[in-house]
Amino acid sequence: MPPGPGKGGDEEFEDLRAEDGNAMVRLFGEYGRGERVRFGVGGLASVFSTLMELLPAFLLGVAIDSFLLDDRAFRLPYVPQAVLPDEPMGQFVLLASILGGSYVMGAALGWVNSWAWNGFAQHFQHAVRVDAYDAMQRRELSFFDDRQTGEVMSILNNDVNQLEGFLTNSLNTGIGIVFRVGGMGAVMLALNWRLGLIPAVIIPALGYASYVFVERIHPKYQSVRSAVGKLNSQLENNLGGIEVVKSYTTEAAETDRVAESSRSYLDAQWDAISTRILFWPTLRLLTAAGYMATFLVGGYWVMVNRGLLGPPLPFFNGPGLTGGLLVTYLLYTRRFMWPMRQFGQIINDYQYAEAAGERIVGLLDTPPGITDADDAADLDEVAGRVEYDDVSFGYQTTDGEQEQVLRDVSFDVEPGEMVGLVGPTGAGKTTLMKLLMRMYDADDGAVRVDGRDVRNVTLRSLRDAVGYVSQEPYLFYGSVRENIGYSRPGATDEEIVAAAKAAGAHEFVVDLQDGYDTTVGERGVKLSGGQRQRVSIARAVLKDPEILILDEATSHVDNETEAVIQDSLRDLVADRTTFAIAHRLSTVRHADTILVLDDGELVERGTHDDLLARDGLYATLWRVQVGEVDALPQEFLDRAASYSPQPGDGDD
Ligand SMILES: Nc1ncnc2c1ncn2[C@@H]1O[C@H](COP(=O)(O)OP(=O)(O)OP(=O)(O)O)[C@@H](O)[C@H]1O
Repeated sequence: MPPGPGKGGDEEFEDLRAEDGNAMVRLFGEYGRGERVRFGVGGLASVFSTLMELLPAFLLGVAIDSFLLDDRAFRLPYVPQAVLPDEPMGQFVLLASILGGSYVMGAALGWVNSWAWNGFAQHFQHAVRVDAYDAMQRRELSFFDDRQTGEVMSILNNDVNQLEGFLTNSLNTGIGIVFRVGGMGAVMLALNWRLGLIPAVIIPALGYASYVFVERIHPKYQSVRSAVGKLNSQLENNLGGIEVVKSYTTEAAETDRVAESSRSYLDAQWDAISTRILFWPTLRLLTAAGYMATFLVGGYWVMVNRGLLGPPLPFFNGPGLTGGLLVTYLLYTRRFMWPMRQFGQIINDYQYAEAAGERIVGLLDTPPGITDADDAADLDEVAGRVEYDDVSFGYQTTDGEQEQVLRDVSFDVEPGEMVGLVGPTGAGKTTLMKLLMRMYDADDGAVRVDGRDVRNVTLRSLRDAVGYVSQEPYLFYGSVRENIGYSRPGATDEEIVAAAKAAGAHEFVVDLQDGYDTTVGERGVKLSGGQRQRVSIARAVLKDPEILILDEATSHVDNETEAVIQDSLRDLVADRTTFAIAHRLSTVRHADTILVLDDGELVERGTHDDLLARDGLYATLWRVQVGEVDALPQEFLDRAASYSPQPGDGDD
């Protein structure tokens, strides 16, 4: 029972947990319905293949009594005596045939069971995973802000796999246990209820021991998992930062830290192992006790029955016990141990599956925070007028507080205008643009496109109208062609090349090993920051949106390349509303309007010349950039120093 993947994470996503009802029942009702046939066939096959397993020991008992000891006449339950052969040879052949038949049937039913049951679990899981992914993808951006990618993945992977593990193995085994152990117990009680009392005691005792064991070992496995997790993240961190480790010659200290984590893992494992190795001997002892009791009581009874010990004690009256029956009992008793060993684990697996199910149901049932209003209409024929009306916004921090990022920002932009957005780092420029795409909703005030509040138009039509090139563009694993074409499925090669040319990407793309077919993104060819930006600009250009947002889109390219891109973008931005966020002020020098944002407030607005004449923040920033002043005013430096990066910084 190793600490397999997918068993952790109970404590994560507490907020996602479905509050009411039984999640497994709900998932079963919704996703199991389509799989009824597989479920039914698998379940029935499991029951009958289990019953086939009970036959051999029973037949052996019949054979011993009829052929070896001659204690009982040849009889089979539910079979009329008239149809049974009279001759011992015929009886023997019949028994052997039933025995052989039961093995063949058992194997065939086992196969049917695995086929149907695995099919059920896989299809169930597939449907749940796809729906969970879809529900997750629809969640608002802030859902992802507060979580690490790995955490989000854990629902789609671990939790869904947890369900699969439970459905494929535990549920099936559980049904098997009920019928195998229950069947054996019932047969024993029916054949001789007095001797049947022993399994009636020993089966619950084994089940209880198994449950107690799992309850004890469970927290120990959790500790092992968390120790593995810590060790892994430490190794990952160290390997990722190997350059830093080497350059600061901290190898010895890092080895010590890894040794410490490894030691914690060893201790946690040893603790779990110490408990685990007690389990099996305990079950063996309990089973042996049942076996011994059956042997002693049954043996005594058989001897009385055969007249070897005189009259029976008071309890041992009733029909006598034959040697063959005793053998059947003894064989059954030994077989309790294996299935009952799994009993506690199944209960435990159910608890895990239920917890995983609750998170999945929570995810499926929570409506996205940002979604179309009931009466949302499409934004048609977009002209590109943008209006911010007293907009305030703050991010929700993980501890539930709100951090104010934008305060009462108001401005209008006419269709086709080029707007430069400048200001110190952390001033809120990216955030301001994210409100335009409705990645977040303003807390106060309104953002309007063509006079319509973005909250009253459909998300799809709004985002279709906006092209966004982010600071750190993301390239998917795939070819350059696919990455550019992502914004417009079905775009022709000519259109893709034209977009790449406009973005200044064509020249370097054709120089790549396979040109537009070169694989990029994670595990692909590594492009430089500037090259990624240009592919990303090409992607936005291809989309041909009415409103274009360039968020530091050329920050990673050199001045010459930027000039080339600017030149080729000139036509592009001419007939659409464009917002260009830039630290390098020369980028936005020729903008129709420059908005200067400082600490969440719009402090200046005008053309480059207006703002220089005004001699405010913009003029100061400009002079620093052209080298006219050596240092920024002290007040500005103090504020920059006090700016502390927040989670989410840099990933916009
Ligand atoms: N997803 C987020 N969750 C919480 N806080 C955020 C998030 N994104 C940004 N912030 C915070 O909001 C503030 C404004 O960030 P924003 O990225 O809008 O600034 P910016 O002006 O674009 O900065 P830069 O020029 O460095 O890109 C910063 O204090 C930042 O830490």
